[in-house]
Amino acid sequence: MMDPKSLEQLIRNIPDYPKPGVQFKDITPLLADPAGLAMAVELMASPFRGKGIELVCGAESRGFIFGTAIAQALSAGFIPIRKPNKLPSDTAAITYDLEYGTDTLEIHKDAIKPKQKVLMVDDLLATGGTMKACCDLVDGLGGNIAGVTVLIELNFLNGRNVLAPYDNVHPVLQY
Ligand SMILES: O=P(O)(O)OC[C@H]1O[C@H](OP(=O)(O)OP(=O)(O)O)[C@H](O)[C@@H]1O
Ligand SMILES: Nc1ncnc2[nH]cnc12
Repeated sequence: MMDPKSLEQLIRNIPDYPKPGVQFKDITPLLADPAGLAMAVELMASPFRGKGIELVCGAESRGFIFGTAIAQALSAGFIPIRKPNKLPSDTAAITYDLEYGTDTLEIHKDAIKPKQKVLMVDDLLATGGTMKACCDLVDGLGGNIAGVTVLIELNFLNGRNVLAPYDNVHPVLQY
């Protein structure tokens, strides 16, 4: 079994992408590494094994990669949260603030039944804006958010403060 520390070596730092001052955490080397990918999925899923998770929910695009794998690992279903006008049936939408401007995410209204136990997944927690919007969508449908699991948390951006009251947050790696 791989040491969680060695996962860090599979994450490539790209300075000044997509704009000056940003240290972009590129997960593509990790995704390409069979042992690294398996370890990442296992470390993200394991805190929630045996906790009765019924659904895993992740946002387009990188949330889909880990979300479906974690859903399988937990014998749960997967619910996609998508960029606007991609989901074909009735949707609930949320618009949230970005550094400059706003963004919108959508979920199928019938994707979650009230009280269903949901695990929220993404690759990375930065400002927390994306994850907060996803949690609010699931909450709005009556889902019971059991926790949030991410591969990477950028601590200095204080995304957890934005996420409160969804405070059961499990990062594998922190920067
Ligand atoms: O905490 P935040 O400041 O909201 O940032 C984190 C989000 O940013 C990235 O997605 P991005 O919007 O780049 O889309 P992608 O998954 O399609 O690459 C990442 O996958 C998270 O979803
Ligand atoms: N620094 C960063 N690296 C990778 N993905 C991100 N999404 C938001 N901030 C990011």
